Amino acid sequence: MEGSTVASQAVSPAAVAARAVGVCKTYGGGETEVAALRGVDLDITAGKFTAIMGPSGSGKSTLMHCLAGLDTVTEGDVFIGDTSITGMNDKQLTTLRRDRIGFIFQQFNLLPTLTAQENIELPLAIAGRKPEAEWFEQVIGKVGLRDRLHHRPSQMSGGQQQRVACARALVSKPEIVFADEPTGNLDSRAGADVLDFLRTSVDDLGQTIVMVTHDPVAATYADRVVFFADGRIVNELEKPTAETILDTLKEIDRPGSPVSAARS
Ligand SMILES: Nc1ncnc2c1ncn2[C@@H]1O[C@H](COP(=O)(O)OP(=O)(O)OP(=O)(O)O)[C@@H](O)[C@H]1O
Repeated sequence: MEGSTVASQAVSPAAVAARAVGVCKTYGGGETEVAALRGVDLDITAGKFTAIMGPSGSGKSTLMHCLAGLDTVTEGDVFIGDTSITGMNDKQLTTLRRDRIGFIFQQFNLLPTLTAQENIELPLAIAGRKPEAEWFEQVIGKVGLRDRLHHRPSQMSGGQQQRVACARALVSKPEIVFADEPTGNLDSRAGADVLDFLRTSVDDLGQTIVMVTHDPVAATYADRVVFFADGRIVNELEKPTAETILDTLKEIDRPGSPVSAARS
């Protein structure tokens, strides 16, 4: 019954690592109220690299913070895997973030007095755990840091520091990694090294990455780009190229386009 196996594989839905269902997020109240997200439905496929793009203030970081349990939603539901995190209290969210999610920020956020290896192991050490030796070796090998493990951040370039931060995010084998402008502070070459590593972590290590970026070149490393404008998803691309990304961004900015009409 080989044929039916193939057929059932073809129709089985891909696993969802994170999901937003009808998510609205409002900051403030009264005259200062800001609707940062206005009804966002999004599935993040497991084992894929998803980029989130859009103009400044369109809600990219707010969505990422809501998906990652760093902020709460005003309306709707957020899931990590099959777990609804919407009603979780602070303690539950802290445990969820520690055990199931990896974070990479624009600022590398390394502790200056610790070596690269100590920085990488710190989140696990705080949780009273040790890295799995084989996984640690794989991550260190892929990120190209083997000869830097005993250096402190001040002895490393910005690109190397960000790669330490990437290894720190991955060392706990998280279900999903959220990266907020991970190449925003790097020159293009160091940025490419970080993006190569993120791509490799998906292709070779089976990780799931969600990355917010303003950089169309960075977004070409993703399998899929989701575009935001004014708190809504207005477009998306599979297998993006720099050209299709730039065209889509231009369309979002074009006055009178269907997309910009949807924004008003
Ligand atoms: N803590 C907050 N309090 C009040 N308003 C906020 C807060 N965080 C975000 N906002 C507002 O929500 C909207 C969406 O912001 P968000 O940071 O998600 O956008 P973004 O697309 O990530 O922008 P950028 O690309 O500039 O980082 C903006 O109007 C912003 O001013």
